[in-house]
Amino acid sequence: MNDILLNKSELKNNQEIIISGSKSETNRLLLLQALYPNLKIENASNSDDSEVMKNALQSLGKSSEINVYHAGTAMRFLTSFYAIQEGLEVVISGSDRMHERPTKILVDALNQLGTDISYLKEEGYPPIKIIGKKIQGNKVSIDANVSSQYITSLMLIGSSLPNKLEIQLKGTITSIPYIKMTLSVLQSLGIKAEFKKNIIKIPYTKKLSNDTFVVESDWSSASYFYSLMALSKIDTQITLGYFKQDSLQGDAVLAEIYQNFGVQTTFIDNKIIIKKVENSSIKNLNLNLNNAPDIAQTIIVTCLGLGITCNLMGLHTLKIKETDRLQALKNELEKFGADVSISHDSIQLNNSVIFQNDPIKIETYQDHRMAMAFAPLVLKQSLIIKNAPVVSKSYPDFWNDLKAIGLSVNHL
Ligand SMILES: O=C(O)C1=C[C@@H](OP(=O)(O)O)[C@@H](O)[C@H](O)C1
Ligand SMILES: C=C(OP(=O)(O)O)C(=O)O
Repeated sequence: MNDILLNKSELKNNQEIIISGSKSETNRLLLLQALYPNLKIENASNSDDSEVMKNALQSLGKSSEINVYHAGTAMRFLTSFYAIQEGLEVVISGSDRMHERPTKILVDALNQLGTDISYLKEEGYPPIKIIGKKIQGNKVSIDANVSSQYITSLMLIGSSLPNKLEIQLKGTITSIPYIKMTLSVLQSLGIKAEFKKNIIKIPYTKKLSNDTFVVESDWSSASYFYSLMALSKIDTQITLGYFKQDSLQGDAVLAEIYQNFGVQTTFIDNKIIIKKVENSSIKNLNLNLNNAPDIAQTIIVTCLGLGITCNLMGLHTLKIKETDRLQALKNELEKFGADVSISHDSIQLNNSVIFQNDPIKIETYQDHRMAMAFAPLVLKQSLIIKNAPVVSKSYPDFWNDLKAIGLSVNHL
């Protein structure tokens, strides 16, 4: 009932899609809005993860347990926020998978600052119990190689602490563009945060000097249209709004990466036109995606569709996302006859495949990006996508938007 049959079909040319705001930017701003109520957010994300965040913040003090379901950013960002609410007692829980996603590094860092957070089931994992306190500490050091979300979480509360917060990052820093996004969001609101070498400093800031923020649309969501263009005939194009050249989102690197596949990006006003201009210029792609882990699934599926082999590296965080994405990709790509190898931080596609007439069934593992990354292969062959509503975690309109551009999307 929740599955979707995508019949092999072709895109209508010259369509336009408006993608909702970035969920990463939105969830940062929602947290900041709870600290600075005058803040106005425009073009906010309509994702489930942002709804979860909004609801959790609205029920502050009214509910003794907050369920964040699958939303990693909500889980991590709310932990710090609740921890500094004096007098609050709350449990944060999530989906079964959320209870397998580690949170110890963040909790240890917060407890160094004097917070009171404990585990209700397994040490190091949600659900956690938070007793909100006024905290005195102003220096913390944190391992930076597991998830940048822990660091963003600390950064977001920094400006509301009475002492300047100084965060020292230890080890190799992962997903750096997301830390820089947080920094830029803070700075653009007038918080004089700085990030030099491995030290982040956030000064106490009573009032924002700029209190409106326009969220750019979500580049990770745009990746699925890049993939569709890469797999289309030459001269096919689509317009996507609202995007800008000086994006805060690391996934904007898509525009550069997809040039390898013959896809050209043109920025006009606040939109992009993406166009298939030539055949792919490469037979093999080697790419380190440490800075853009969320588009790894899109890229490897594009490679499969184009018959290009690839080696994607820098992906150790994929094992602790909505599912173990490296294993999930291997399982599903092999259904097409692909030869796929994985290590703890990389995935290789070693051959090209021949597409079939019968639909291939794609399992999605409670992971929105598994569903959306495979969908563009509809240009090559029919597919059945299991548990299709999973896309609402980041992109609730995904299936409707595919229909709108001419693809055959059928609810089973
Ligand atoms: O801060 C953010 O908004 C995010 C950071 C990244 O997580 P990691 O830092 O855990 O890789 C990314 O994968 C996630 O989708 C969103
Ligand atoms: C990893 C993701 O989200 P989160 O970690 O916030 O659950 C994602 O959207 O791909």
